[in-house]
Amino acid sequence: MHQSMQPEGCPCSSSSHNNSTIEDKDRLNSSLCDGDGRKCGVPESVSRGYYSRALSNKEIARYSRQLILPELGVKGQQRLRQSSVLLVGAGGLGCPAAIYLAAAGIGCIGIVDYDEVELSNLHRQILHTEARIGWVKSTSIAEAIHSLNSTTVCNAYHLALNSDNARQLVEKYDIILDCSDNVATRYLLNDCCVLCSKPLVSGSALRWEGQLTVYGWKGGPCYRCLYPIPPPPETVTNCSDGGVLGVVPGIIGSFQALEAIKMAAGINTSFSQRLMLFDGLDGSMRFIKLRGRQDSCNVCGRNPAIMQLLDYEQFCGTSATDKERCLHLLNKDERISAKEYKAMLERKEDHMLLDVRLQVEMDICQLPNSYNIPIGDLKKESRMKELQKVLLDGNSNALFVVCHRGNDSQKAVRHLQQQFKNDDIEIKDIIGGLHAWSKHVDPSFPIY
Ligand SMILES: Nc1ncnc2c1ncn2[C@@H]1O[C@H](COP(=O)(O)OP(=O)(O)OP(=O)(O)O)[C@@H](O)[C@H]1O
Ligand SMILES: [Zn+2]
Repeated sequence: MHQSMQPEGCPCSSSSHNNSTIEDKDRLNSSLCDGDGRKCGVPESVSRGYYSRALSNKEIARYSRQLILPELGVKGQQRLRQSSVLLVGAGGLGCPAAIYLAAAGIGCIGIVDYDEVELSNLHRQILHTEARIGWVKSTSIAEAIHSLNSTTVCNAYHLALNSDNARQLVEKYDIILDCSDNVATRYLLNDCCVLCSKPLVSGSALRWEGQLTVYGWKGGPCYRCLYPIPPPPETVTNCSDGGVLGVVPGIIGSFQALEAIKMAAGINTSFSQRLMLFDGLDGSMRFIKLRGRQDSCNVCGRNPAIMQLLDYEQFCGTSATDKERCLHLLNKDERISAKEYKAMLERKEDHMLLDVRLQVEMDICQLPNSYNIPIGDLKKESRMKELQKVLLDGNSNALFVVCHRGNDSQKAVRHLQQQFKNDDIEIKDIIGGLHAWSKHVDPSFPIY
C-alpha cells in the first residue's frame, strides 16, 4: 500500500501516544520505548535512546547556525530529532514544507499523496524534477529528502487519505500538515486530528494569495469550529481552474514548516486561533484573530456528534455521484463531441463558436474564428446585446460554446438558452472543451 525510501519508522505507534503533546515528550517516550527503540519498532534514529544521547559532532556542525538560537538550543534540536511530522499532499505546499522540515532535522517525515508528477506541477512543486515526471509524488519527495538529509527517516505513502486509513496514519505522527487542495480532505484531516489529539498546521494557496493557521493546539479551535458547514462545491476554485503563482505556496508551505518546527522544538506556535492572509500581488500580510474552540462544534465541542470518521466526499457534496450530476448539467442532445465539431467544421456548416474562457486563457490558445465572452460577462446586458448582434450579422442560427474542460460551457448554454428562448437558435456545447479537442482531435493543440 505504501512505498518507503527506508524501512517505515516513527517515534511510536502505540495508541497511548495519542494524547501526546510535544511538551511532555520526555515522559511519554520513557514509558513507550526502550533504550534502542526496538519495543515499538522504532528505528534507532528516532527512538528515545537517540533523543537522550548528546548531539554528535556531525549534528552540531550540520545544525550549528540554528543551534545557537537561544530559543532552540541543544534541547530543541534533540526534540526535532525525535519528532515526527505527517504531510498530506506532496504538491505546491508539501514540497517546501517537507524540505525545510528535513533540513531542520525532524527525525521522521511521512508523506501521503496518491498522485504522480506532471509537467504542469514543476513551476511550484519544486522537489519534483523533469527527470521524475511520472514518478509517484511521495516517492519523489522522499528521494529529495534523502539527498538533503540522510538521517531523516522518510515514509512515502502512495495512497489517497480516506476515512479507512487516516486514523491509522495520523496516530503515528506528532504533528500533521494539511498540504492538500480539496475541502473533503480538509474536513477528514481535521476530524481525524481532533479524534487523535494531534495539532494540524493548515495551509492553502490560490492565485496570488495564501492562508495559514494551526488547528487544535492547546484548546484552540478546529477547522469545524470555524466552518461547521462545507461550502457549496461550485463556489470552490482549485489551482487548475484559478491558477497559482508558484512562489505563493512556496511561502505558505515554508510557514507550515516553521510552525511545525517551533511546536516540535517545544516553542509555541504563533498561529493558534490566528489566521495569516498573504497577498503576493500587493505584498501584504494580514493577521486575523479567530474565534476560539466552540462548545457547539460537532467534533471538538462539548457533545460531539462525530465520534468516528465520515464519508467526507458525501458530506462535502463532492462524491462521484455529485460530480456526475454536475457533469451532466446538459442532456446528450444539447452537446456535441470534439470529433463531431471537427466534422462539422470540415463540412463548413454555418455556425458561431463562443469561447467563454478568460482573455488570459484565450491568449494561451484558441480555436479559429472563436468569439470570446468570458462566462462572468454573460450576465451583462451589454454583452448579450453584442452577442445577439454578432449572431444576426453572421446570419447564423447555430451557436456552439466551448471552454477549458467542458464545465463552464454547460452553464453558459443553460444561461444562453434562457436569453435566446424566443429566437430560433440551436445552442450546444463541446463536451470536454479544449482539453478534449487536444486529446481527440488535434494533439498539437496545447493543453494547460
Ligand atoms: N486525500 C488525499 N490523499 C492524498 N493526497 C491528496 C489528497 N488530497 C489531495 N492530495 C494531494 O495534495 C496535493 C495538492 O497539491 P497541489 O494542489 O499543489 O497539486 P495538484 O493537485 O497536482 O495540482 P493541479 O490541480 O495543478 O494538478 C496533490 O498532489 C494531491 O494529489
Ligand atoms: Zn471544533
